[in-house]
Amino acid sequence: MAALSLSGLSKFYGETRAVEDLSFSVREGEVFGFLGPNGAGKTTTIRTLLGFLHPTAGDATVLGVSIHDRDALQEARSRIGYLPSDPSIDPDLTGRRFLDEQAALKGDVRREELVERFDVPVDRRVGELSRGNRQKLAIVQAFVHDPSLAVLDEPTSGLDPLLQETFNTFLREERAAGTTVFFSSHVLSEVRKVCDRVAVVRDGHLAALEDVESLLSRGGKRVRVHVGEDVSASDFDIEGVHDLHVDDEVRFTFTGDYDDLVALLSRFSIRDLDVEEAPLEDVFVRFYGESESPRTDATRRPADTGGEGSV
Ligand SMILES: Nc1ncnc2c1ncn2[C@@H]1O[C@H](COP(=O)(O)OP(=O)(O)OP(=O)(O)O)[C@@H](O)[C@H]1O
Repeated sequence: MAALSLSGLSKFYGETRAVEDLSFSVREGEVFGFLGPNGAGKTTTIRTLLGFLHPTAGDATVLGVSIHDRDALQEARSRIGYLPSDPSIDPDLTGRRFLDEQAALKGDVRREELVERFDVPVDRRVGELSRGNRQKLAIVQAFVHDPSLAVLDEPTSGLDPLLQETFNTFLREERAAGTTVFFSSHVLSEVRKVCDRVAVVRDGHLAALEDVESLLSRGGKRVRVHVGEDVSASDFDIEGVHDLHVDDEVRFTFTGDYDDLVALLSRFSIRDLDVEEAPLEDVFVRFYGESESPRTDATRRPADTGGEGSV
């Protein structure tokens, strides 16, 4: 049985299309990335899957339960951990009190272990916590009842790089323990570290569904190099060089063979060099063309939410 399965799922807010005709499945036990730029429709999809929004068309199953079956979905939520993109926790509660409330709703078999693991200052009021500490508390609540499916909406926002690494290690362990993780992000470099497969959503449509390695190999690297010699564009005319700019420094995206790149660079005296993953937007533009005209959040308004209770 798939942990999640979407079939022609669409959600419109009035005239505004958030997502349209999404179909894909997440296998049990995989860490699945749901990747897309801001406004692509990730949060809407997640909230529709969890029953907080009513789909405009299509169906989906979550742990085998149709999202149209409200009672069964409600029951299934006890096996789901949900981390919202913007967790709103009563600022007057201490972390401990908040977790007590969560425990009453869904249990807390993993509370001690997780509080210690993420080093959450549970005796302080939530309103006094830094963004990172609030996010750690929200992560703990998502896993506290040992769910079989974790649905995480931009889980690493607010975490510093060290904590992101802690979180990534934690996710890998969850996968080894058999938990299914559905993980939204707009950062390819983040998703690549933990996910097996990714669905790429763009302008509300599924643009790609592939394993991470294949997406990355097509994405390429962004190279910025400063050399001692005078150079021109023709010096960098090798296979795999795209979007070349030559001025004080040389910048390009590279999708070719790394040995060729190293051989090319070895001809110059390198003063400075940066090689980083191509940003997601570049990958999109190269493989899927320009985006439709961007929709602004000016169109965002409170709509038919079914109330975002704890899961
Ligand atoms: N309540 C709403 N009413 C009207 N339009 C909305 C509402 N919520 C979202 N939208 C619109 O639906 C589209 C998808 O938004 P959504 O928040 O699902 O995207 P996202 O991929 O999660 O974005 P982000 O990464 O910025 O959170 C956007 O155009 C957004 O403006």
